[in-house]
Amino acid sequence: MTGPHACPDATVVVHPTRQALADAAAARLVVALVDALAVREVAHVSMTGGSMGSEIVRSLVALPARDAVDWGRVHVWWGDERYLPAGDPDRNDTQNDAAGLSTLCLDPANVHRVPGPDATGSAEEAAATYAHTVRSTGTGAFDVMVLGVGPDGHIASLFPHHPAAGTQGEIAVAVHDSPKPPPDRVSLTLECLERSREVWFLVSGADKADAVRRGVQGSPFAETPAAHVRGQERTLWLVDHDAAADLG
Ligand SMILES: O=C1O[C@H](COP(=O)(O)O)[C@@H](O)[C@H](O)[C@H]1O
Repeated sequence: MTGPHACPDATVVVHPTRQALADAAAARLVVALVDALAVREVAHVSMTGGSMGSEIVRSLVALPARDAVDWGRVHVWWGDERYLPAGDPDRNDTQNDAAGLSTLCLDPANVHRVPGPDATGSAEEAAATYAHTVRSTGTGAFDVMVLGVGPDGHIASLFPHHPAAGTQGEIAVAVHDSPKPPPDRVSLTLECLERSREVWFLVSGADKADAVRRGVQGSPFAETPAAHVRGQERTLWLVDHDAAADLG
């Protein structure tokens, strides 16, 4: 976890534009969920916040093929959440809802939100509650873990050189003093992110090109957490042309 680690087992798919990337990722998600539901009673997808989180949801709800998914059997999670009250516009789940997530025919009982300060006394308590939900739902593995990547190489709320990023033996962790606002957050740990059949990094924009290069070609965990997450069956870097600029 500490040394540079190239990513020979990951597949990089480059799309011409951010819109093409979001549309292709949404179509890929529909196929992945249909396939998962063909062999299991329920499917688990973990969504992301940030710029690409809303983009993929917007593309998903605009896609006629979304109706091929039995959404009532899909569990939705988030890889991280900003520790803010329910409905706060800066929360990842609020932004996904605003992008149209709430228009899918999901069972609200299967939409697993990280509690905020309106429901818990601290980010630690929220992390413990969320971890308990992961355990009690019997989530053996997420079918798809969708992750955005920050320009600094962070994934979920696991930031470079931040002590919370290296948490071991836990499912979720409280993050304080986040370098990106808001300062208090809850994140799945690296160990938990890797309990995923497929991990998809969704990255757009020239400001992320160096993070993509480090993530794909290798970089110490402390510098680039994104370089160290693998799916059990597949790891995909789904990027646009600008984000791929430094890959050569
Ligand atoms: O704060 C966050 O940032 C990352 C990346 O966001 P982006 O806007 O740079 O794409 C995101 O993946 C994470 O869920 C979010 O909490």
